[in-house]
Amino acid sequence: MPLFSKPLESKQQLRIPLLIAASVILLARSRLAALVNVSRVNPLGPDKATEKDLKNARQQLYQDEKDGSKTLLLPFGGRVNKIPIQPIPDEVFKRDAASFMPVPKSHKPNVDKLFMKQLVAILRIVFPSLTSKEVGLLLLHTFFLVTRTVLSVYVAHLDGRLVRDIVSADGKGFLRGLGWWFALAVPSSYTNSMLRHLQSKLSLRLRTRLTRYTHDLYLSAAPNLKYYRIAREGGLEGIDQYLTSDIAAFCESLSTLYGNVMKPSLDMFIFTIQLTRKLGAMGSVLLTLNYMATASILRAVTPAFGRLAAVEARLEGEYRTGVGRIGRESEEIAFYGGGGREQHILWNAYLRLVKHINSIYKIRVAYEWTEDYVIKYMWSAAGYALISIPVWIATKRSVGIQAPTPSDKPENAVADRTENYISSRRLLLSLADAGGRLMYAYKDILELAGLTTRIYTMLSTLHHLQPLPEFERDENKIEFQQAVIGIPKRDARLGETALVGNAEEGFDFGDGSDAVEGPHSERPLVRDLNIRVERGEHLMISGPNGVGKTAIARVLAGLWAVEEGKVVRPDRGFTGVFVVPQRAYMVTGSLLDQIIYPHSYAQFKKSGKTEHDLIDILKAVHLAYLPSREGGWETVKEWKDVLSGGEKQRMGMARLFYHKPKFAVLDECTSAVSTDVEGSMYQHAKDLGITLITISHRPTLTKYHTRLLTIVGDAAGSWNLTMVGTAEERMGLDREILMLESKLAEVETWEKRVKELEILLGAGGAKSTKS
Ligand SMILES: Nc1ncnc2c1ncn2[C@@H]1O[C@H](COP(=O)(O)OP(=O)(O)OP(=O)(O)O)[C@@H](O)[C@H]1O
Repeated sequence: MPLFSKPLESKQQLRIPLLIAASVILLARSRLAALVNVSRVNPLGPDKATEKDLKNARQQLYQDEKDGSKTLLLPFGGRVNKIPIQPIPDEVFKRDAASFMPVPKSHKPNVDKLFMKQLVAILRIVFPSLTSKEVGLLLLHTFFLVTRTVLSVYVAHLDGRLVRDIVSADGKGFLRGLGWWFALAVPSSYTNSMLRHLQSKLSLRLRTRLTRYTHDLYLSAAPNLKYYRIAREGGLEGIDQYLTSDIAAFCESLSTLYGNVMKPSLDMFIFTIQLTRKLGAMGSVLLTLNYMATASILRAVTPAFGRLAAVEARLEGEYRTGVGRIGRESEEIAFYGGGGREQHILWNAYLRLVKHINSIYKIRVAYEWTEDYVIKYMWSAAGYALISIPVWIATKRSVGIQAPTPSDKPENAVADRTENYISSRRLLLSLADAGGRLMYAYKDILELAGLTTRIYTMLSTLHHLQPLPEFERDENKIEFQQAVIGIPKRDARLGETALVGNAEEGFDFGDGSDAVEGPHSERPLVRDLNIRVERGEHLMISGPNGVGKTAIARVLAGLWAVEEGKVVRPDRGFTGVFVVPQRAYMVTGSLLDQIIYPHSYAQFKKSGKTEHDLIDILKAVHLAYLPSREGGWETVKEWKDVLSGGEKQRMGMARLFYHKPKFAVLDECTSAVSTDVEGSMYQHAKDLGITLITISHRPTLTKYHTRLLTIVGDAAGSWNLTMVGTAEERMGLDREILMLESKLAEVETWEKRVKELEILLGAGGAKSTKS
């Protein structure tokens, strides 16, 4: 029965105004909300923050809440936006770890069971509950997808109706149809823009979820310290690429894919129903055959887009890491004049990426050619054949189409047939379009499989990187008992899949056996270390380069575990063991932030310390001139570049004096500071009651310590411990005794000589008198 014919019109007429009314409400919802909220709006204007509030928010960054959550203060658009951040509970991570079992090294990203498992595991993170905002957005998105398909069906029917009115020269009907056309255009265009908007919004929300989850895992405190261990022990290189581009690309791909699969699937379902009504049983069978033929042709020619996408992301990461390294080390490179060399290295990474992308393009040409041929031309031809079936059949039987409207005039019959042809054709074109998009979506699914593998690999590595073993705590001493210290080994189960090569040269899926396994290093750096440092004793560690002095500091800081034996130490942190490394790290932020790091401004305020105290600290490290030179405490600069090497190291010592821990591990942290300032800083640290464990080659520092630990650097990992004060004193006394004895031994000689001289003088005097 042709649509918009008299009996249907009343139903249609009821439905369409309802649809339009719903659209108008949707369109005007923000205005309506404003009307409702009018009583709540500040009559003096928008609630803008004062300059002081903004400054405070910039300094403070976040507020600690009583329930353990944090409120981020985000100055934006003249207001201070307060964003509550609930920490992800440990139970959630523990529960999720089981869903993120390490990927087998030989895994090839593809649309298979493993892909579904990986995707579901990630989906549980981005859609944490059925009541989450993300699910709400998805439902709204689905609503608009359905609306668009329903509207398309109406448009197809209206299209047919308009042509029918033209063919039958029904002016009134034509004008009425045109009126509906414009009315339908309002919700249709609104739906389209809402779809795009919701898709982008969903993608951003998914990204935020995934980023927060990953950050919470990645920047985990001791004993996890995954940000420090993920590359070396977890075997995951270029984490920045995973955290930034890969997460963004995955979320974009996921949200786009939902629309790209849902919409054409829905279209195909609804259009197929509509069409089969017109085409009858035979038409439906032919339509199904057409779908099956297309699917099998395209499946046969589809390349491994998943693997291609995964390799592309990895190569992109390598290039990105190269660019980042040059930015970070620009000064050193410039000193060496290494620009040319770096350019070659960077160019090499870029060319590998481009070569791979180019080969993807080449592979795509053949695929897209087949796809276009099948979808555009095969489907259209099939479509024409299908539409014409009822016409041929009807021509033989009577004038009209599948369900001919009883018409008293032959021109009405022609008009009916035209209407049906036009709406069927439009439906069929939409169907072909939907089919095409669904096939394209298959390629997108394959690409999503590649990105899913990358995100899954990152998350499984983060989840399964074992926490460092617990150590025994004692707030007043540091002790090594039979400790064996060696370089931590990589966990061979974790890290990237062994996917190397590129699209042109082919992929090589190693079994990951090249990864070093086992908890122990072949040759420990230090073996059977036994030492105990009580508060007030000061230990100096020395030895040749590369023997493992910093390795001891890493163990003390809880960055490395000992291979054997036991370590007793206070809690790591501001009050227990505080490590000052050789390369002073400068944090993004103000001058004040540099001193109080890793404290936040809020913690600084809470500590009761004042800017006056900070000036005293700066005086102790001979940097009191900095606040006035740099324009005050709040000045934000790239401190890494602004401060000299020595200034940065002194800033590191300023941090130590700010936090005043019980124990300080000073790892060559004053190597660029002049000896006089260095000495006064060491003395100041001791005066503050800080116990020093110093790694240094400078003999001038020995006098600030009571014992000296020397790492020999032999294959056996030997070491020896001597008392500094006593040895020196003994040496000094020995020297004095030797000196005095040697002087006493000379006394006889001197007395003899004096006598000789007197005799000589006496004899000479007589001679001269005589003459
Ligand atoms: N992440 C790592 N991977 C591989 N080897 C490492 C790693 N970290 C340290 N090493 C090796 O461990 C050894 C000891 O390093 P460590 O930094 O402790 O030396 P060091 O005694 O402090 O030397 P220096 O006086 O030059 O600072 C070195 O041979 C170094 O190459």
